Amino acid sequence: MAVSVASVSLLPRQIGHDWHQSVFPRVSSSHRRSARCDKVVDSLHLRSVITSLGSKRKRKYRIVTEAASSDHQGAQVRTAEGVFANGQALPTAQPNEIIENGNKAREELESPDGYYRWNKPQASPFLSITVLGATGELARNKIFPALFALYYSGNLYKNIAIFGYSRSELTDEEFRDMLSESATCRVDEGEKCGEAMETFLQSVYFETGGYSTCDGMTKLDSRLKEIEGMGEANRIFYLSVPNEIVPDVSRCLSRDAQSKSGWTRLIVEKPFGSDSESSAKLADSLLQYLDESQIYRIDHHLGKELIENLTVLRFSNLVFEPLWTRTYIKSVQVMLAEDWGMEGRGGYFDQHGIIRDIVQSHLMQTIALFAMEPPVSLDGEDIRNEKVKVLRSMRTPSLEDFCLGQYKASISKDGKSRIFGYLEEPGVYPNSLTPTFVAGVLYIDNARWDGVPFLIKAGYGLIKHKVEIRIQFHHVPGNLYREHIGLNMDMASNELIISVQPDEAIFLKINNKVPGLGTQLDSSELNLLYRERYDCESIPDSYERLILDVIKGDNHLFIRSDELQASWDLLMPLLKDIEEQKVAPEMYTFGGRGPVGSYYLGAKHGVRWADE
Ligand SMILES: NC(=O)C1=CN([C@@H]2O[C@H](COP(=O)(O)OP(=O)(O)OC[C@H]3O[C@@H](n4cnc5c(N)ncnc54)[C@H](OP(=O)(O)O)[C@@H]3O)[C@@H](O)[C@H]2O)C=CC1
Ligand SMILES: O=C1O[C@H](COP(=O)(O)O)[C@@H](O)[C@H](O)[C@H]1O
Repeated sequence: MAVSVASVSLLPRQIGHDWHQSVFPRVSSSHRRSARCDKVVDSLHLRSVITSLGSKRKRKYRIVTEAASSDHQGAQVRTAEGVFANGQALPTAQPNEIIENGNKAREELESPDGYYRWNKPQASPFLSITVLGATGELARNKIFPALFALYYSGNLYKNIAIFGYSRSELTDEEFRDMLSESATCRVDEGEKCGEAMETFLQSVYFETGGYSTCDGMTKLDSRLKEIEGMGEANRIFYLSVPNEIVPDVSRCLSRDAQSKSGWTRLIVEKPFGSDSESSAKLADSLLQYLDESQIYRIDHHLGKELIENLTVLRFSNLVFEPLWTRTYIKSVQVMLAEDWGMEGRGGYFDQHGIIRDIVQSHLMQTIALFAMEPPVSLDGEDIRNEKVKVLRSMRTPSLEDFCLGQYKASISKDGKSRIFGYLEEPGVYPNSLTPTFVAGVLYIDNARWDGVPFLIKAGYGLIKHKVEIRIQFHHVPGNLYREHIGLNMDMASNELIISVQPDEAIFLKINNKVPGLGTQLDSSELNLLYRERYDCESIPDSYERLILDVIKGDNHLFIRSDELQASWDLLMPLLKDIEEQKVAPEMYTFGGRGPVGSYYLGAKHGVRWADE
């Protein structure tokens, strides 16, 4: 039941914890539970509820009919058009209308017949996404904007609820206001986007609760049930909280907040432990309560457009897959360079260092995807079966094949200001040996890659932000044109460059004849620069892609526990050597190209760094 009225005066008996102002007292949870069972539904009467929507930004009221037990009768709702008593519908009533500033705004679609939602199974399933640690930087800047972008592009279910959960005391409204500040329109800044934001925020709620006891999860569960109705209800929980509280949270979640009428999936953020032991402990604590198929360990790097495209490029182009072996490939470089420093993350970073922060997951996963054998299918398990084989085939890296660096202070380009060195960053131990840069060589000891160096480079405070995979091919054997190439045959070998960031692109470096009468060769590029070829606004943020994959149940870009273990096991001897031997990192200037040692390392393995 709903009414179309110019103004509403309401005699509320109670304001529920969900901020529904109920004319009749709230339905108790036992009523709710019984309302899910067809047999007792008939004994429930109606209650009228006015939900205030997005009240700070625009006043809207939704008047819907809900159920109440027969002992809650007698209150009245007065409207300009009459009085409702005991939940009796007026003849003018329309189902689930929204009344906005006195005018009918739009029809609500969920209950077209005007029935109370819990009385009927829903035609389409419900999806709730709860972000734990909702007040954190990651949630505000990445996760919620990605959820809004998915909503905007029509990729979320029709029936959704987005929940924020954390220890902070916030009302739904305060939380909506907080999100409206950070969720922006990626594609379309226009009015349509503003409207979409308003409707999105109507599906956003907040629940305050702790992480170490399960009370919060029980409360969350009952709020979710209230909103979900009685049909199929699927739940995603995004754990955007510090690592150490993940075991407690997953225990409570799995016990008290898993869906009883659909699937439940958990997204877990990195870091996944800080060594083999802590990672295995974390994995065990998750697997004690949940099935591996429910766990989505997210590495946002894998959600980047060009990383996802790696497998497409290789497996759907005849020209590449046959070349993807030691016979043709001389070396592979995988690089992730940041041009910024700690920016407030010094305390966290100093405990981890660049190998744990970037190499263990981002770079190892990229190499695994790049180097795997063709999987049986695109199914997540088939892909992960192949990735783990690569990780397990890698040779234990030795310290001599690695160069560590730490950025020192420098002067800004305009000469006017001084840029802090790593040791001056807040939260960093004064004599810290933690590396902010690493370059190293890895080998995959299998038939396809035997002897091919995989050079990795990762660092902060470098000259530019760059994420790239560069494949250098061997020289052309017996090249007829060698006399036209000059002395450096390396400069003339083919390269395939996959530029992941900042400019998405694929380049193939080839030798070409300079037009004219002579035979002069030129090293040119066939290029697929995304911003020229595609509408770059259509490139989604990696969190968007990955959250959508979770909704679809596609786990091929998420890390399975055996991959994680293999990757930690591989790196542990190196980390142990670095820490036990107290290896001093080579200092490099902030804003430069990193330590000189990395160039010697490249030369030692016959590889020319791309940025030379
Ligand atoms: N920020 C980033 O770019 C990235 C972050 N990550 C990972 O994602 C997770 C979230 O990141 P971020 O948002 O930056 O993290 P925060 O440190 O900001 O923590 C997120 C929220 O968790 C709650 N929280 C913080 N510390 C504790 C604690 N000791 N005990 C209980 N609750 C706590 C806080 O909410 P409240 O106090 O309201 O409960 C906080 O808002 C982390 O695991 C991080 O390592 C991974 C990749 C990138
Ligand atoms: O997980 C992390 O990744 C980022 C790199 O991500 P990008 O999207 O900026 O390429 C890195 O800067 C951050 O320190 C690290 O924790």
